[in-house]
Amino acid sequence: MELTDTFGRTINYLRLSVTDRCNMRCVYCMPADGIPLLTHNDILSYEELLLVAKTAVASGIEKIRVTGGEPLVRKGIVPFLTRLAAIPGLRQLVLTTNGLYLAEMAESLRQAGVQRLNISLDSLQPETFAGITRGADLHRVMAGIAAAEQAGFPLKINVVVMRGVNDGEILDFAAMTLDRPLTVRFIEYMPAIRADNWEDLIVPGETILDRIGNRFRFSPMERDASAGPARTFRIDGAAGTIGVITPVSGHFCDECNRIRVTASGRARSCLFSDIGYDLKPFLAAGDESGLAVALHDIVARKPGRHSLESAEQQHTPFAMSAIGG
Ligand SMILES: Nc1nc2c(ncn2[C@@H]2O[C@H](COP(=O)(O)OP(=O)(O)OP(=O)(O)O)[C@@H](O)[C@H]2O)c(=O)[nH]1
Ligand SMILES: C[S@@+](CC[C@H](N)C(=O)[O-])C[C@H]1O[C@@H](n2cnc3c(N)ncnc32)[C@H](O)[C@@H]1O
Ligand code: SF4
Ligand code: SF4
Repeated sequence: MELTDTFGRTINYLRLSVTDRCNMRCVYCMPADGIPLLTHNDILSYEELLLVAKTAVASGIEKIRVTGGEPLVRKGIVPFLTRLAAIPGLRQLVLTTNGLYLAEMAESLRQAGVQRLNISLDSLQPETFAGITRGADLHRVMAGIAAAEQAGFPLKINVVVMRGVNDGEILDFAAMTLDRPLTVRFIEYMPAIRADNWEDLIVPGETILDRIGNRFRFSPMERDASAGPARTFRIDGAAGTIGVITPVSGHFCDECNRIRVTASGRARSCLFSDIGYDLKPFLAAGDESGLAVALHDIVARKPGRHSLESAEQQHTPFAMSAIGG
């Protein structure tokens, strides 16, 4: 079975958020005083999340990315991932994490059947890192990355670039790929919470590439299925690759292949659209066919693209941690 939207895009990727809680408070993701958190009753149980995943796979989803909040803070996540990985027809199980718990958990995630990890890391300087994350310890994340490499995971490092905050480190991040087979992806800051100065914070993908080009020679990689929303390049002779994700300056909506389900059981058609569908009534009734209809409906109502540039059609500000990025 295949899920196709009204713009002819095949939807085969589900971003499944398992919690809205997090052990960091990144400045670009949530307000300083955090967000109102879901109660235990509001959050989908693992059984419910599995039912969503099974129904989605039966409807045409081939790749599930587990996200959050921070997915590794939820108790029982490893046995849940083991069950998720066993869903017949699921081709890829991948996870996005801030890396704080990876030193302890990387090996068991590998055993559970997670195939790839994307790790968020916005600075290589302990003080800047603590500033961006509002207090997290860079050394723990670096130890987590080392453990994930040791466990044999293919890794992508996600760097949200912010002018005047961490854009001075672009070359240091690019240099990480010289002798390590990982991918570093530079992401344009997205105005999810609509901070007052959001436009000033954005460093366009082209500027990022220009700065790297002033120091290194690099060439584009052929696009492959694992590139996701990134354009990827390799610095001459490097072991790894670099990428840019440009949701704001050069949106990739034409190739969008994804839907989202939040930890509270809301299916979302697009990161920047308020169109959603509450899946909880179907989950409470164990109604698989109703759930399948709801997923088809959310695909059918998927907008062609975001309207971040439009002054009239502004999204309701949201914390990325409540959706999963
Ligand atoms: N605007 C927009 N941004 C997205 C979308 N999907 C992911 N992102 C952003 O891209 C960055 C990287 O997201 P990841 O969680 O690593 O997922 P991914 O890029 O799909 O991962 P791959 O499967 O490895 O390509 C984050 O900042 C996300 O918020 C999307 O559909 N639209
Ligand atoms: C919401 S987090 C959830 C997973 C995990 N806690 C983490 O940080 O990797 C998923 C992704 O969204 C990205 N993200 C959050 N807010 C963003 C923003 N305003 N602009 C760009 N990316 C953002 C993060 O950098 C991360 O890569
Ligand atoms: S980006 Fe990830 S690690 Fe940072 S606050 Fe948001 S959910 Fe937490
Ligand atoms: S902004 Fe919406 S349509 Fe565009 S890539 Fe993201 S989820 Fe897809």
